[in-house]
Amino acid sequence: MNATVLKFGGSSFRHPEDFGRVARHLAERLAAGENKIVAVVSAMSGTTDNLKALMLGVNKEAKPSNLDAALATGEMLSACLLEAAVSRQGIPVMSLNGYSLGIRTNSDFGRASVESVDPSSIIAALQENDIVIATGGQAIDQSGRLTFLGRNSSDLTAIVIASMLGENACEIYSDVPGVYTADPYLVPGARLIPKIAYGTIARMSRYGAKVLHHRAVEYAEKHSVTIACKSLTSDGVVSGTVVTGHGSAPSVTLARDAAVLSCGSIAERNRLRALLEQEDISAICTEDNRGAGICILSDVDFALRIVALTGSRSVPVRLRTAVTELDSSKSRVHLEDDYTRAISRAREIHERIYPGTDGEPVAPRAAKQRSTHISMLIRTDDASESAQ
Ligand SMILES: Nc1ncnc2c1ncn2[C@@H]1O[C@H](COP(=O)(O)OP(=O)(O)O)[C@@H](O)[C@H]1O
Ligand SMILES: N[C@@H](CC(=O)OP(=O)(O)O)C(=O)O
Repeated sequence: MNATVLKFGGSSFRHPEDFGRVARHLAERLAAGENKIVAVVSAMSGTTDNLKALMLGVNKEAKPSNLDAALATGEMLSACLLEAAVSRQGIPVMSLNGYSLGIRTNSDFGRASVESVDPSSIIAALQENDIVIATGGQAIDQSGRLTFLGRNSSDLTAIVIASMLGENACEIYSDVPGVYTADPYLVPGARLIPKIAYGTIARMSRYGAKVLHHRAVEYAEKHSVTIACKSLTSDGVVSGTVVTGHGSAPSVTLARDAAVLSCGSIAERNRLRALLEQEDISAICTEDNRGAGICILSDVDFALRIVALTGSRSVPVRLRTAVTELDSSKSRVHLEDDYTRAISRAREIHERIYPGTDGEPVAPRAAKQRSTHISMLIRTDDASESAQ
């Protein structure tokens, strides 16, 4: 069955009236001749963090499966609200959540991996309705328990659904129209990249460019799904970036809350690095006055749990912001304790790569202050080095 798959992230749902705005857009798409629509939704902005804090406030050692089930309720609520808004337009609609989407994962709670898909429930829902709303970032394991696919993983759900329905494209809506050479809210003059290769944005995402989730991009490449990044504004839809087979640009990324662990020895560091790599977690090696360390850039909670399970003597030292300069051949990572300072560094690097683009950010965000500033010599994945 022919269906258009769209994903609306938490940045599209900051206020209750945003559900009506998205519903009107979906109605217009049907009126313009689209056959059927699947809309994948994320939890409203800030909800997942609030749910996590709420759970950990009740039990800071809540079981991962318990936490996953709690986090899933954020997307479930968004799906209900969008279903209500669409049905108000008089359009036949129903919503499906992790229990009924037909996506099965392993039981790696906190960051489960897709193992199998069965499109029959979505197809059945589409036969009865013009619009199906799907909750992002959740599925069930082989024994039917809810699993969470990881932070920001609604993109992955959208791509998986597009692929399981045999569609070769998926639209991802966000508060930015596409992929920029740096976070446009933080770095003045960041430039929109109109076409970007899967590998390039996947790498940017692994280093903190959260506009697209790296596992979603990798799944899209494997299953030949083109990603169109867009933004729904008061003036209509703005199309920014298409993710396909080619396109590249040097970029600067920021990963806030990267976890730096001190390792007892280089051998221990290498052991942990291999373990994290095996779990598809992005990590880099660090050297400072504390000796060999490892910096975890993605899936931090999940990674720390894996490290703890090994009984490793490594301990999380502190959370830092990783500022990475990326181009086709190398990546240079700078770690900063102070977030404001990290932003300044990202701006300096961007200005050096793209001279004359300095100015005011489009929408400055409050920069959370961190303690001391520390800058170190970092060895990155591809062994390029940067002394600061
Ligand atoms: N290189 C980049 N290009 C575009 N946006 C970026 C980049 N790096 C980080 N971002 C951030 O990604 C955000 C969009 O991703 P996200 O917050 O996950 O959206 P959504 O909630 O819609 O999924 C933007 O608001 C922007 O701050
Ligand atoms: N629950 C997810 C939702 C998600 O994917 O968010 P977004 O689409 O806003 O990046 C999270 O916040 O981690």
